Amino acid sequence: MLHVSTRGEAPALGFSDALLAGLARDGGLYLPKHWPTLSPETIRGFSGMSYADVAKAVLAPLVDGDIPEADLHRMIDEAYAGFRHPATCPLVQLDDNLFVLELFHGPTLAFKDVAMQLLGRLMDYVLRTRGTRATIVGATSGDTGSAAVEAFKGLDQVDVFILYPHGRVSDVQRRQMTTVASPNVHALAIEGTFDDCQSMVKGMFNHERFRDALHLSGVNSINWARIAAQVVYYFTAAVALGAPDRRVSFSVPTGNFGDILAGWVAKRMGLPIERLMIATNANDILARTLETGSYEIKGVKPTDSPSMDIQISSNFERLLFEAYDRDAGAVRAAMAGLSQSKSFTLQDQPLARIRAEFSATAVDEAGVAAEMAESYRATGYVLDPHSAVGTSAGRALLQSRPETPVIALSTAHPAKFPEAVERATGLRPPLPPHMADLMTRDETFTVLPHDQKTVETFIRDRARAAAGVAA
Ligand SMILES: Cc1ncc(COP(=O)(O)O)c(C=O)c1O
Ligand SMILES: N[C@@H](CCOP(=O)(O)O)C(=O)O
Repeated sequence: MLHVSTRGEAPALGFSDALLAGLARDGGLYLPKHWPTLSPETIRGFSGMSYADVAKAVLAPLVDGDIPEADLHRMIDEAYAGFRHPATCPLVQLDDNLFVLELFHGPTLAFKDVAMQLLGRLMDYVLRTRGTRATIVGATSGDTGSAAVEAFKGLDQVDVFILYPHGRVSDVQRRQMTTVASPNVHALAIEGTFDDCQSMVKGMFNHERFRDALHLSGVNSINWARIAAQVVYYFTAAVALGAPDRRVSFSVPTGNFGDILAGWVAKRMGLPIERLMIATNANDILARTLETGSYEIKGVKPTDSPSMDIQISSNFERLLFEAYDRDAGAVRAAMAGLSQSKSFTLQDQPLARIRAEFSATAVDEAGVAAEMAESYRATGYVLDPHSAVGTSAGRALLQSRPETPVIALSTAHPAKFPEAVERATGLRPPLPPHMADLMTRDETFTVLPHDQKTVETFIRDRARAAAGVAA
């Protein structure tokens, strides 16, 4: 299976090449050339299967033989063996027809582990097979970075540079990135926002000489393999509630649009999903876009769900590509508008296509706190602020469609955001035992300005030193 760029001007690549490429060379994002489908019988058969076995079945047509089956299966088994819950991603009932899909039982307590534990193994495997090294760059609002550090620490084939917004991630998130004493891991605190970090990472990929010299690779959800791995839990959750013989909807706390895009892919692969709810915090660009048809960047507001304090929602580009019937020219025009005037307007037909499958709700800070408080009061269930955005928007969806079960994705463990949880519920969630000493470990990080050249120079010097090349 080849993968094509949303901007139509980069070479089509197989799975392993797309995995290493990260961003396409034309600045676009890779997607499979065709969507494989799973039959209702196959989906029905997932009932009672382990998470890892469902992952093997869902990922097989996406990887499409590009990695030998036995190796892929081994890596999938290893990736999920380390999760702290026997179901890997368990489903919990919160209310009548409202369910929570817990995605935070991996090593760093956020949903990013589900994809990153596999991605780390896949990248290491492909690099070893080819006998090459890579420099991984990633932008994080807190969770991708910690999951990547955990997945890639100590690997010989890669140096990892994680850019995070200085002072805008939680203490737990920062410490997960800065206390891993591994020489191949570098935490860079950038004086700017997550969007600044993300645009610098994309700038590095678009800087051909830098990209080629360092064998740059990416771990953000611009990397198609990240999305592919996230498709799996939509299947396991929906099947647990009776799919394919019963339709379900999903409410997904959304920032960079990767997680919810994975839900859309599951639907394209044959999972009967009724609605996909884009649940945003006060950074409501996607909710405004669905309402008005105009994608307009405004300033980022810091919230209690900092991982979703995002305006430039990378994976929306993949949805645009599909909504425009894979017209790469239309995507290029929209993205040019975005970089020139910080906005673009969707045409009527693509907008109608998006509205036919997606709903959107923005939950403000008071709404998030009220949702955490009420959920705890009524059921004893402790939500983190990101997950509360999802359940709150899920309740809104249930009001209009009470008969269809809603699965809200719980994307982080409450202990990652103890202050916000304590303010709302009075309860301070403790870190799990494997992280009990996190707050007393020594930290190592470098503060750098929001300046492309300075950051590239830092990364180049460190990566060359690590590879034993004179700087
Ligand atoms: C805890 C948490 N929830 C939700 C999101 C939003 O996910 P996505 O960026 O895939 O939309 C993120 C990161 O973006 C996150 O870290
Ligand atoms: N919330 C994310 C932001 C980056 O998203 P990604 O899914 O594109 O890696 C984070 O925690 O870093």
